[in-house]
Amino acid sequence: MLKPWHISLSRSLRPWASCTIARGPFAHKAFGTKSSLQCTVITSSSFKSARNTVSLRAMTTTRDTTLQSDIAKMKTEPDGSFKRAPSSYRNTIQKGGQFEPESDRYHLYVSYACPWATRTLIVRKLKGLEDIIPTTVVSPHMGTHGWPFASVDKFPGADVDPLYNSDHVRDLYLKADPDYGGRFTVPVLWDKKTHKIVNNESSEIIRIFNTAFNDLIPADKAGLDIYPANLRNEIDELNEWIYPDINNGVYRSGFATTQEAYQKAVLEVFAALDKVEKILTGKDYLVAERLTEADVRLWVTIIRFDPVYVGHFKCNIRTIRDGYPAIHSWLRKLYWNNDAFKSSTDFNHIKTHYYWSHPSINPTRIVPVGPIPNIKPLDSV
Ligand SMILES: N[C@@H](CCC(=O)N[C@@H](CS)C(=O)NCC(=O)O)C(=O)O
Repeated sequence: MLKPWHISLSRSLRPWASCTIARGPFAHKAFGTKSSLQCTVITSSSFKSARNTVSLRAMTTTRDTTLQSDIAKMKTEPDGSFKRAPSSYRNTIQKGGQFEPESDRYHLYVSYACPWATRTLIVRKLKGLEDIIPTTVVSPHMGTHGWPFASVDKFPGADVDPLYNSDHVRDLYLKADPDYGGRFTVPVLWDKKTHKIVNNESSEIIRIFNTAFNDLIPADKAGLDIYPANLRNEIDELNEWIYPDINNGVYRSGFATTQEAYQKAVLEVFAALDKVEKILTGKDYLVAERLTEADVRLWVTIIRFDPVYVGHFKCNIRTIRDGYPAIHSWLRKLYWNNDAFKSSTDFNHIKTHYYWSHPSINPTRIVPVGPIPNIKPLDSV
């Protein structure tokens, strides 16, 4: 008995679906690419007939799959709310472990557009790891095949993949594991020695960067600790609500597909921002009087707020610049006074990515001109 599925190549559909579609000769011909995930899949209990069906369907389903893939990517729950899938690779780097701290063994693939990837860029720079861990930046046009490298999309500031000349980030995931069934996300911390992914979860990558390479960097950089033992409880407590209510809250607002789900999410975003405003009033940092990972984790969302989330994700109850003076001051001080923040920010990548890559929200793909400027100077009110 055949059963229709909406494809997002979830774990439940692999390995046969990913194998057939990623490599099948019919899928090749149908889409003219190495891989194609956007089609309706018919499954049956028999492995063989499922394979054949998938290949044939791949040939005949719609060619303009962008909208479909966009919706499939931003999977919502039956009540219209958005849930983010968990990251797949969660290894660490440590002496005596599978992945040892070594110079030029690891490579960081990022997008300037992505807040999670930007966390890793900021901490890499704060810790002075630029020579130890080189980076590659993808194009912000996250399309049918995910994040492209400059070899297939020459966007200013995007790089080619220096290791494998991959077309897309997904090629890296499939190189590391041909049966990979998860999402093809950035950031990716890649091991050049084993050709494997060490970790693709930004909150863990920044903790790896915070300590793992301390023996290989100058003492002042090694001494910088953004997750100090005596402040961990306080940092963890903040992370616990800032992540769901703000970092991911803006996505829950933007990707909601019902009025109720949107309203719930957007009100939670602003209630949490109100709380942050109180914490930052009269202070330069969230925790104690020093920079911690709590600042880094929140900052990547706030820097995108006025340029993108207010419009694209409908988080428009207030702007940061007009509605939250303490957050606005904290945002600008970190941007203008600390190059780790400024150098990790590219507003062209940020705005182009969001407005271009989610046609279910912005079908025309027009990128708004404002706000002008994207970030105000330090001395403005
Ligand atoms: N939990 C991950 C989330 C990473 C993530 O969702 N990255 C987005 C870009 S902002 C992505 O690459 N999405 C591609 C996709 O889901 O297909 C982290 O914090 O590292």
